[in-house]
Amino acid sequence: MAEAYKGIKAEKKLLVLINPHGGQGKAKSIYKKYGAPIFAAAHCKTTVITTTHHYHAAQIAEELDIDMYDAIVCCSGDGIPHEVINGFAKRSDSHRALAEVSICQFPCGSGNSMAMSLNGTASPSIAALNIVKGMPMPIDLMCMTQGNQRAVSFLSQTYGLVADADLGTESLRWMGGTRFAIGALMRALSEATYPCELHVKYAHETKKAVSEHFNRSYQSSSQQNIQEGSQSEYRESGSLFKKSLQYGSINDPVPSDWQTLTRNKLGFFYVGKMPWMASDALVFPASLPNDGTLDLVTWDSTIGRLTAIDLLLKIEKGHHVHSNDVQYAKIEAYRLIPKIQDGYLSIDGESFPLQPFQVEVIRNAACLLSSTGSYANTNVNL
Ligand SMILES: Nc1ncnc2c1ncn2[C@@H]1O[C@H](COP(=O)(O)OP(=O)(O)OP(=O)(O)O)[C@@H](O)[C@H]1O
Repeated sequence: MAEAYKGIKAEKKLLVLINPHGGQGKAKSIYKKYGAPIFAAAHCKTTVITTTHHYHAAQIAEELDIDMYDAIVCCSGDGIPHEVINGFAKRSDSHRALAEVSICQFPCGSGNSMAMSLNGTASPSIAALNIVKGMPMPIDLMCMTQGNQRAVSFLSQTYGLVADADLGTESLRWMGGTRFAIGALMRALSEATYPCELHVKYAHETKKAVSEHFNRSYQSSSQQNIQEGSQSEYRESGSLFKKSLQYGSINDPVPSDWQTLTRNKLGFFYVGKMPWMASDALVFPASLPNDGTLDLVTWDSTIGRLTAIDLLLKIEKGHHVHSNDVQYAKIEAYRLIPKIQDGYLSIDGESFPLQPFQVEVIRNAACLLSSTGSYANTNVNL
């Protein structure tokens, strides 16, 4: 036993949250079949709660006795991890909650980005094994300000084609995953344009610089993450929701060392902090868990409808990044001011008002469970 769990916490105490609507209503049975037996065999102590309403998971996280658990297992898509992180972020001891209770996904939703990015597969059994045998791996979070509101994002922000294809097709939910493909295809065919003003604090501006950074950091950061575990850098006391931000909020002037880009012909805008945005969408192949940067992928609608469709098809394997029409950078913060009235803004797949917003990275602010200390190898050379 001691040999099998060298350096790893055995018999973890798990709070299991099941979204009964996740995975088209199958989350409960997926957990019973593939999750519960593995956790029982590993002598994990589980407390199971079925969520009863939107934002229930956030309320649970906000009120949780964090000393009772090593990890929260979200049997869901990406919506429940988003809620748990925001629930933790609101607490007055949010730094401790986020550093000491790992957030895990047992994939049961339509978007299973966290499990996919950690394990390279959306298999529930592999995710359960990784939870049993995983060590805390620090990850960066993103803090978003909009008006006087604040939200924490662990996965992505998107405006334009992807947000419209996802949130603008809710009425087609009966179609399952096909609705997103149809939504994206329709927008690419119509050469939909999403003008905006973008202010960016670059970390690595060109694909060459992104590639060099990734190749330098992937192996070394994995080893470091395994060694240091949950010794996260973000150790400030007080609530992450009240933390003073390095670059201020959307209501402050744009910092003078940021670059301003007027993107009147923007077609695609995606910022992410994990490589996979869905099991068939490797949008950010150079994403790293805690390098203090966000990955930014954009292209203009002027590339034409056929090129846009070709790029959308290539996203499955991450090969869109090879196109000269695609910009891929690593950034520390940005501000986006939309120049359209109607449309969608998606934060971790959740709908937010389409209004100006600003995002900055918060380094090493939360923990996932990983057995390798990094995300799955994406096998894409930029
Ligand atoms: N009992 C419930 N009733 C209604 N909504 C719920 C309930 N429990 C959770 N939710 C909401 O369901 C949403 C979807 O969560 P989930 O994490 O499963 O993401 P998803 O990938 O969008 O999943 P899917 O598309 O398969 O439903 C979240 O916004 C969450 O607040």
